[in-house]
Amino acid sequence: MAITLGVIADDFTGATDAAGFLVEAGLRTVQLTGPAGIEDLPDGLDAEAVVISLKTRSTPAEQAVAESLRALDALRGLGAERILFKYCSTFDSTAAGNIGPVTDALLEALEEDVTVLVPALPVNGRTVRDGHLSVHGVPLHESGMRDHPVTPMRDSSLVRLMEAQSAGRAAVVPLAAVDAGPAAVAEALEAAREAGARYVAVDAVEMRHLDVIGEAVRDLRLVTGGSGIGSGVAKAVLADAASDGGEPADAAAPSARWRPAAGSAVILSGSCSQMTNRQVARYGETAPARAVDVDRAVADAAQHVDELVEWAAARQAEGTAPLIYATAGPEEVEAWQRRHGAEEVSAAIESLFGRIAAALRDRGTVRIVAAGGETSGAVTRALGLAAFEVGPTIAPGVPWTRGVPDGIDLALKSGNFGDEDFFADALRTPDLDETAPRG
Ligand SMILES: Nc1ncnc2c1ncn2[C@@H]1O[C@H](COP(=O)(O)OP(=O)(O)OP(=O)(O)O)[C@@H](O)[C@H]1O
Ligand SMILES: O=C(O)[C@@H](O)C(=O)CO
Repeated sequence: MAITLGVIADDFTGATDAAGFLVEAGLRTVQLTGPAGIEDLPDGLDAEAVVISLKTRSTPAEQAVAESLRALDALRGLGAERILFKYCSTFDSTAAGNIGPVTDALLEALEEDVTVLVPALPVNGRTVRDGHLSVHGVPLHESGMRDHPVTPMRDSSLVRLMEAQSAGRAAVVPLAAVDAGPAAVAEALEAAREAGARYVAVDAVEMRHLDVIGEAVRDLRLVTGGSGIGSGVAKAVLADAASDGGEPADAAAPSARWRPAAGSAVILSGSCSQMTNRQVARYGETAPARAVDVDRAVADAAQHVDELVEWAAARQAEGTAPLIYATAGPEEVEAWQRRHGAEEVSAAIESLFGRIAAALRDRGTVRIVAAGGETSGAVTRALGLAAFEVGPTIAPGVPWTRGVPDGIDLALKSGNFGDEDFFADALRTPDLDETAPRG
């Protein structure tokens, strides 16, 4: 298997988000839960892009760098010529910031001296204008990200955020250049590089801007940003392949080839984003929903897991898809963090969800919807899945994925993605596959 594009994603929902956009653009894509997953790939699995999910968004810079470099080695081992470092469309990482250090390490390893910063994902309301990131028109530092339990964001300027956490200087390519087309962007990038910039934030307020940027950065071996620029890069890669006489984009992309399995399902929600709070409230109006007891998740996890698993299995036996959630509003989250310590409470809840997922899988659950990047990372790792195929999209940035060769189906939802009815929509996927592998 020789791939063209390698993606290093700093969390699991971010990885499926990126993989979904690559598939939609037409690239055959496989997602791995870490660099070691490569060893477990079945023979003959064909892919043009490989996305490696890490869980480094909230880890210290040193660890994020080491893991990202390991992922880079694995991707280069598969032949990847182009690398996308995928971080969140809200540009969040640790308080000290690890996007800068990881970008610096990747630039050095790839012997490059400049890259772009393109977090924009307009289809989900993330836009960048004059180098400032907004979420649905609200500056990042005034959006729900201000109160994120793990990675709160208190600035919206990509230049300030990046310079504070990296070794070099940052610059901006404004919207006017993007509107003028790929050649203008490439020219502005080169001018910024000559003026000493190492990271260039490129404005984008519509999805079509990401296609322009994708074309403009053809010669960069390293691109950084959200899933939207992944789509732009994928389209440019395919256009290059076509002009070299390669095959056109795969018309029967994986999203058209398989459907999620029919059978028992569960929703596990550890995201505390504003949207997830609304989704949890909405789903609970018509379906069984049970809150995690956070004190017990910290102090009495084994027994609490057993209780929650019994409860969920009983609801599944009644023919419903239960929701188990730790999702809470900012004041409640803050209160739990004061009581138990922020890292302790996050780790306890993540571990609880991982154990619940594994136990329910063992009892026949075939579909899991997980909300939250950290939560999804914990669930995926607890299930011991090394690789996924990417399937049909439920909402922008959230595809179904299936463990390969015959694993469980997972929908890993980024905190703020999907609309209020997302959970019901995910489970109602109109034509579930009655013959698909079970668990
Ligand atoms: N009630 C709670 N109190 C404190 N922390 C919580 C609570 N519920 C969940 N958490 C923790 O908050 C974190 C939420 O992060 P997660 O990445 O899962 O969601 P998110 O940030 O909304 O999603 P994304 O990263 O995809 O945007 C997790 O570490 C989770 O364990
Ligand atoms: O880019 C995004 O917003 C998402 O893919 C994500 O990374 C949230 O965890």
